[in-house]
Amino acid sequence: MFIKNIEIGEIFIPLARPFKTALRTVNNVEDIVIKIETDTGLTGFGEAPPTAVITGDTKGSIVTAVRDFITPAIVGMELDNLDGIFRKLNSCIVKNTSAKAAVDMAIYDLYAKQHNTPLYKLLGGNKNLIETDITISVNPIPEMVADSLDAVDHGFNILKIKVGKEGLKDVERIQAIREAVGPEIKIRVDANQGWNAKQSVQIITAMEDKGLNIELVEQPVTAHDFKGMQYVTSHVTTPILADESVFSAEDAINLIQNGGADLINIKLMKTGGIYNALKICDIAEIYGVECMIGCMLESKLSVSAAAHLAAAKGVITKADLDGPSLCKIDPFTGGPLYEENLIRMNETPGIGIEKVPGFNE
Ligand SMILES: C[C@H](N)C(=O)N[C@@H](CCC(=O)O)C(=O)O
Ligand SMILES: [Mg+2]
Repeated sequence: MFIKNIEIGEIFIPLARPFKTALRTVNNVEDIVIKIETDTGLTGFGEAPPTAVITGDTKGSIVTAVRDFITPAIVGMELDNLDGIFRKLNSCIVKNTSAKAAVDMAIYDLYAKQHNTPLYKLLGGNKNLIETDITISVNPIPEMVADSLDAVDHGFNILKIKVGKEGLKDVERIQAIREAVGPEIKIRVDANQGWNAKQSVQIITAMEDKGLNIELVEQPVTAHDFKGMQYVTSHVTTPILADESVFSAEDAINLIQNGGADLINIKLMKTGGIYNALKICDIAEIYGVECMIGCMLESKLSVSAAAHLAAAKGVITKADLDGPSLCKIDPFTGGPLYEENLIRMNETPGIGIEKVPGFNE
């Protein structure tokens, strides 16, 4: 069975509410989707969001990378030569990790379908239920408190609070939310690179002194500031999670060996897909570091690919896979079940998504 062609489409899904971080505000999911077909008619699907402020990828660059570089490199290759396909995918163009991720997940989708197995079982089959957090956008404090209470009402036990735009005021934000939701709810804080190293230590220490019981703080400083990550990690007791600082296996090794983080957030859109994400899982396992699986502003297709990886690997102990919960509608058929805070894997072969809008059957 060989790869016959790659079709490119686009999806548009309005968000239930604007998504706001220290880096950007977004109102809709507007992602590139791809369909890979084999000579036997088997199809695999993938999705790539244009998260320009984090990965550098735009809709135009994703389409160009898939159409002009990846397609000529892998069309005609035998699906059984999985390793050869991924080596070609990763060497035919540098960077462009979101385009690579879309193609990588479609190949894994096909491979698992060919073997009539759900992808998570093929990759390791560690668990079939995942608990995700939900993101609370950065807004005025009363709005964030109301959003947090609403999320808890809807069954979420873990909140990921976006901060990083107003320095020390973030302590008030988290204090107000903690007082409103009570002690049982887990609170994660994501600064999206919004603080500097000294400011981070001041803010996180203030949260510790107030007993706000923060589970972890994600990416306090600029992505390339590995020394800053190391400074923060060594000066606070709250665990520090590296997100934008870790795209590749090399980043993970550098950061871990230099004490630049306690935890690593793996996202398929940063690694270029599951093939490279598995390398980070192995590195983390070797060093005894736990991982979170995260997502960009993505819909159910690519988030489900990430869910399969999370379900497969024991080293992935935390999930930020709330993309589908942030969308107003679910335009897909099939896939894992999203039940508020729980993602339940099922027995459908591949990733499980059976119909993707924009492609004819
Ligand atoms: C959507 C997810 N909860 C999230 O916050 N992901 C990113 C930001 C993604 C984006 O801007 O699209 C993160 O920083 O963890
Ligand atoms: Mg983050």
